[in-house]
Amino acid sequence: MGDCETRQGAYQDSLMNLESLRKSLVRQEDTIIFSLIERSNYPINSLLYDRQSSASFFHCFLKESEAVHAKAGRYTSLEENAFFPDDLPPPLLPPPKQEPALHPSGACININEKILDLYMKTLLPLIAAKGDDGNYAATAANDLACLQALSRRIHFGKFVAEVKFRDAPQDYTPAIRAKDREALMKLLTFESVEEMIKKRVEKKAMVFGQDVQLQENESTGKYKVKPEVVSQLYGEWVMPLTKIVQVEYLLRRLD
Ligand SMILES: C=C(O[C@@H]1C=C(C(=O)O)C=C[C@H]1O)C(=O)O
Repeated sequence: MGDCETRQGAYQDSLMNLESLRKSLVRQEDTIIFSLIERSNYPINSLLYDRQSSASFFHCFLKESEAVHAKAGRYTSLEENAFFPDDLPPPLLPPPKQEPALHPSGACININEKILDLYMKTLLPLIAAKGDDGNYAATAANDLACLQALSRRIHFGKFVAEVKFRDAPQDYTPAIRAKDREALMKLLTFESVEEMIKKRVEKKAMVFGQDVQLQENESTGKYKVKPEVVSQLYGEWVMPLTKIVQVEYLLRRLD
């Protein structure tokens, strides 16, 4: 059994219902949007990501940050997934005593490599201006915050899938046994929920990303991160990846 299969669940069973998980996803939207706004304060600063010898400075920053977080026990929680999960130091503090809320083989799913690649190649150029202002430390810290928030949200699909399975095992079991990804995707998709989320994150990006004026009706109409980019991010990337995590989790649910 791999390390990740023995991890504890930070999620209590009483919170394992679709309504409470969706509430958590709504709160995570705030964290994601604020982290994108913070990152957009800086230009791309590509020197951070240039490969020096084998790894970029940002690669080292991420890896070493995760080592510190691992010592504090971050990755003993099923809600957290490291970008560099191999060779992490053990936690120095005892893990929370809770029943694992996920099926052990699904708990190991980790699509952070894909998330990191999309963040670097697709998202950064959409939210950060071209150029270099030399603020590498702040830029790297903000990248870390964005990546952790996105990774947490996307891997939260494991909990959503678990609850959907528990609510209707009779619907999911045949598709799982047939390894029918398409059927699983159809079962777990709620298009109306997705449409609502896209509209809500766009609105949140408008509210969070405006300069607040003391006088009413003084809105400059300028936003720190383009609201349509946040909606696009959710529609084309965050929600599809969350659903991929859900499908992968369900495929292992009866192992
Ligand atoms: C997460 C869920 O499953 C699917 C994925 C969604 C998402 O990533 O936000 C939203 C609706 C569903 O199509 C859910 O049902 O809440």
